[in-house]
Amino acid sequence: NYQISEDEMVRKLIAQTKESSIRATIQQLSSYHDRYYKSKTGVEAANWIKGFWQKLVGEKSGISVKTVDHNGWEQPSVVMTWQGSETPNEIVVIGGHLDSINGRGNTRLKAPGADDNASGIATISEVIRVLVESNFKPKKTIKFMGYAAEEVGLRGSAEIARQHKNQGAKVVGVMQLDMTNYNGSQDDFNLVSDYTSDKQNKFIAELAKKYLPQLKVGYTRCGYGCSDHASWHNNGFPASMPFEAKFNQSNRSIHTERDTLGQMGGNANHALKFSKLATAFVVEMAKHAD
Ligand SMILES: N[C@H](Cc1ccc(I)cc1)C(=O)NO
Ligand SMILES: [Zn+2]
Ligand SMILES: [Zn+2]
Repeated sequence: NYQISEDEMVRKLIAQTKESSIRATIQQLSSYHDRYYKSKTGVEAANWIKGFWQKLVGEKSGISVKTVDHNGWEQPSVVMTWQGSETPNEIVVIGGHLDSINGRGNTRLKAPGADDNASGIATISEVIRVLVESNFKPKKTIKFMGYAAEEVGLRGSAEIARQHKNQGAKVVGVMQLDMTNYNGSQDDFNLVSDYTSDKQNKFIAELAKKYLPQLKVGYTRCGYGCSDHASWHNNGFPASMPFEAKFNQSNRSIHTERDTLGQMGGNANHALKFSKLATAFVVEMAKHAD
């Protein structure tokens, strides 16, 4: 059952999130020719994320950052594991995909993927930064994930979610962040209602109401497994995806060379809201051990 109990810690951490650091990460990740799952730069980008998360973690104990290799293509996924202090077998997952694509995989053209999905990785990275720079100590284990090969059939997250199912892992909740920076609709957060958990969506809406009362929550549908949350949902785990806009008002530049930060106003103001919501989610799901 979903309890809200970490008021003080959540408010402190939400206040620490910064638009400038999210923007810097989007700039960095969208500077590669592409992050295609089969290209050299696609592997380079994944390794850059690993190094970046490692740098954020520093010497903090109980945290590991690893690449996860996949069968059949080079680009690894990246997983940061923060051991819980009380119930380490219970796992909270927050993830997004790190690959990009132009069209159906045309590597002659650039695939900067600033919104799809550098924005999601930058949002997750900002959650990591504020958490590790504070005295936060999770009771449950938290796994931050950058999935490979989402654009070619959710392949990285399918492997990882299936592994967790086969190992009987107790994943208590998953938040997916894919496209957080194109402000296309009236509502700030658009919770995807299919291939997700209604109960967890309700909890996330409650978190937004309590901690971000000036922001608006709405719902939208994909009609198919439109991002990595579907991999977790299909393996029986509660998943949610707060999305940038309504389906028909989302960023139309994705999967083209025009998916750049400039196309989104040159700032990360919209993604900043998602970093606050994601921080509240992770802290309220994993709880803080005083
Ligand atoms: N299809 C998804 C983008 C996408 C996701 C959700 C919604 I609603 C609309 C569009 C994609 O390309 N993910 O990488
Ligand atoms: Zn995406
Ligand atoms: Zn995409």
